[in-house]
Amino acid sequence: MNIETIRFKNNRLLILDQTLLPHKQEYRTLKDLSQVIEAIKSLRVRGAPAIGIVAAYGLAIHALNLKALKKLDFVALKNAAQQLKQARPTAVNLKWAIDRQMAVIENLQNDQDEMVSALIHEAKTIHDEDRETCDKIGSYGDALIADGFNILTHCNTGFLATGGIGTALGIVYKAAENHKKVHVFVDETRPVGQGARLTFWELNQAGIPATLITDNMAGSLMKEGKVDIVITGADRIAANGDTANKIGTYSLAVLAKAHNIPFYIAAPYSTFDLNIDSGQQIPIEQRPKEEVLQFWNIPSNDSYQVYNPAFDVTPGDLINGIITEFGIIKKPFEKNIINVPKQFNKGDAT
Ligand SMILES: CSC[C@@H](O)[C@@H](O)C(=O)COP(=O)(O)O
Repeated sequence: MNIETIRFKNNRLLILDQTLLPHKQEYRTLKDLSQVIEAIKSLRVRGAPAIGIVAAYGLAIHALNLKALKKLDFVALKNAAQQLKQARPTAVNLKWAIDRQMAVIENLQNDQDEMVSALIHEAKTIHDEDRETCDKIGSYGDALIADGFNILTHCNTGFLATGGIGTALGIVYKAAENHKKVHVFVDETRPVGQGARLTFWELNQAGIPATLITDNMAGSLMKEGKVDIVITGADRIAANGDTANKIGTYSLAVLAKAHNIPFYIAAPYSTFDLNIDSGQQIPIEQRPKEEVLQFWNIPSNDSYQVYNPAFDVTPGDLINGIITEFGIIKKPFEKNIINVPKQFNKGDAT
């Protein structure tokens, strides 16, 4: 199976519109900066690595458009970069990808052709690297999966959320590829149902046994001994291992701890934010109240109060390990995260 979430061909950027899934598979062309920002904000494209990749291509599309108008220069791109970074505040991959883009054009003296080709090249590199990163995360994570395991996951971390097979879901795909019989409990993931609409769809497409549950069923499944491991993705990981991910992840980690079930995070190193010491400094996106109301067809009203944070923060204490493209980071996270690439390149840290 290979679901193409992001496509860049002949200078055209297309995304699979995830707001329409699983009912319709429709690609949408993103023609300019405002369409790219709208697609990220409205969750047409979502998942930390995927929004980084689309933002990187988005800056390249903006440069192409400015060049056609003979208005391309570094300052104009810096403004666009700022707008892209603000599209969603929590996933640090967005900032990381845009910073990479700005770094490659910094010394190009406003040469328009060179700027455009450098931005296109770097966006493609970020996209290709993510494909490889997902494969590596999948392989390292596969070591944690025994034949016959029941895996519980939250949100969507597969093809739709990345440039490759995914992170937490990538591990499931690798285990299945390695002939392990796995079964996945898929949390619905309210309010917009990335689990029900996206993960359940992906797993069914791939022919991997999956059972959809509502978010409040996880505890009872764990109590009945039906969950062997919980693996989720991440949107930002602080230097101490505190991890922001889709709202509901923290509850799963607490439940897993109470039932003595291993709880793992799977994420690329681009999701780590080493500039922050703890999860308290992670900005949490607040989403519109209509997302919660619409599920019940309740018309929105100015006086209605709705709490709708898109993410929560799971303390590092509750996490058994973080599966990255360099290997599985173990505790103490404060000591191990900062040294990851160095440590793992020497091959002495898993
Ligand atoms: C590999 S994707 C990791 C995370 O981005 C994912 O778990 C998640 O929380 C996505 O939230 P979303 O609001 O759908 O962008």
